[in-house]
Amino acid sequence: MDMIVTPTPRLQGTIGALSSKNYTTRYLLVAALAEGTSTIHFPAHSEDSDAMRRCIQDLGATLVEDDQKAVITGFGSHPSDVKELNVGNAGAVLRFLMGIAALCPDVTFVNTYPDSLGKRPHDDLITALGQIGVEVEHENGRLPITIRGGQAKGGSIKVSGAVSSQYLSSLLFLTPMLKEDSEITVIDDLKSKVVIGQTLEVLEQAGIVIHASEDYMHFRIPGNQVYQAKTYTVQGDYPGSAAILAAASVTESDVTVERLPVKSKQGERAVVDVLQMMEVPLTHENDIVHIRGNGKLKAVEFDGDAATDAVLAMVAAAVFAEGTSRFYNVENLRYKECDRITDYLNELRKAGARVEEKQAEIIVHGRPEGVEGGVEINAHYDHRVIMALTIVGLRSKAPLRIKDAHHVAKSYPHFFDHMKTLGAKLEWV
Ligand SMILES: O=C(O)C1=C[C@@H](OP(=O)(O)O)[C@@H](O)[C@H](O)C1
Ligand SMILES: C=C(OP(=O)(O)O)C(=O)O
Repeated sequence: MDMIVTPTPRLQGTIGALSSKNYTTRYLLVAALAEGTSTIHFPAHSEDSDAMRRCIQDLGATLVEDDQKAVITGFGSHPSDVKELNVGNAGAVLRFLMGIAALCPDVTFVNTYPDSLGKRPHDDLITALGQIGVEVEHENGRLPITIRGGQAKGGSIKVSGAVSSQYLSSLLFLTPMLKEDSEITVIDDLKSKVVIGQTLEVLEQAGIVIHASEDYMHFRIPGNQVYQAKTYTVQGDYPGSAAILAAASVTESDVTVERLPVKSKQGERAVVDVLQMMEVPLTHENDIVHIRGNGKLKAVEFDGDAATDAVLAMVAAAVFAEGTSRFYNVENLRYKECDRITDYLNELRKAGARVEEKQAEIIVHGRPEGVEGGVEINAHYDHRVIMALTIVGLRSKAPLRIKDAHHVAKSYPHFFDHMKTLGAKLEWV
């Protein structure tokens, strides 16, 4: 389905932030790995979190859910002998479960999104798993992937973090359950380093001990550990909310987003600071962000790796800023649902934005006067491209038609409902 975004000069209202995708996938996983029954309050509901729900059940967890909570009885370190898992288009879910599949005799991850997740690389994780005796069959590092585990004992692992932090997270979830102690050294670089903080926070909550160096490049993991059944509460999601906050910043607005903790390990929390640097009038108190936008923004320079999933929304805001903005250290955006540099900038250019790319950088020459719009946007199966182009459509001169905008449901199925609540003129066709 396509979405027509009609220029909307004013947004007003209050919404509750969606629940965090990254915390939900992690809590579902550690609950499944526990022996006993865990409760997760306010888990996210989206295609990605549903993919984790589906797969942990296939692996033997039981899940009972109502409006407010998910109650999960785990399979501990003994997953069912499942033959096939379908993670949909969820990169983190795939990578985390590739690690856990090392406990299964023979499981194949199928390729249901050949033009999105099907193109993303997993070589660095495959290499790392090989070092602890896990046999992996794959198509040039891509899906479909078959993992023949059962033999993994732990030991010394070197993993590259140059493409994604998810490979390291995957090993951090797996290694505590192995018979022997493990040592993980991150080689090359570690992108999205802040996300590792969320992994370690959740592991600690689940009773797992990991000795991490301060720079997260070296880890000692005692083996034979048991995940404990616990009660968790999921906080609001900054990456998804970044799109709402950016939309409020490019319009005349009076918008409040609740449930965004002032203190959070989510790197995308930085969107609040970046919008403040752009001189957007906002306050952030008691976990509530309140924007009284006047449509005026100043250009900004930002190390995007600190807030990887909010960069596209910030770039969309910068499209209307006075001056030239620069988002650097963002090469790994190229390895997400689409190439979030080349593909995204092509769509922005179609809409009339003035943007340039380097291998690891997005440069935006702001157009405070607005952009032309009046074109069809290819969503490239990417929820964050869809949200970002919606922001741009609000301040285009003519409507934008975003093709296949239903893919927004990967992380934020209620995004368009929330935008309509705030007054955005949107129509599904
Ligand atoms: O660990 C996670 O849950 C995630 C890590 C990040 O990926 P990279 O480490 O590949 O940047 C992020 O973009 C993704 O949405 C979720
Ligand atoms: C990149 C993302 O997710 P994943 O890597 O889990 O597919 C995202 O949510 O923007």
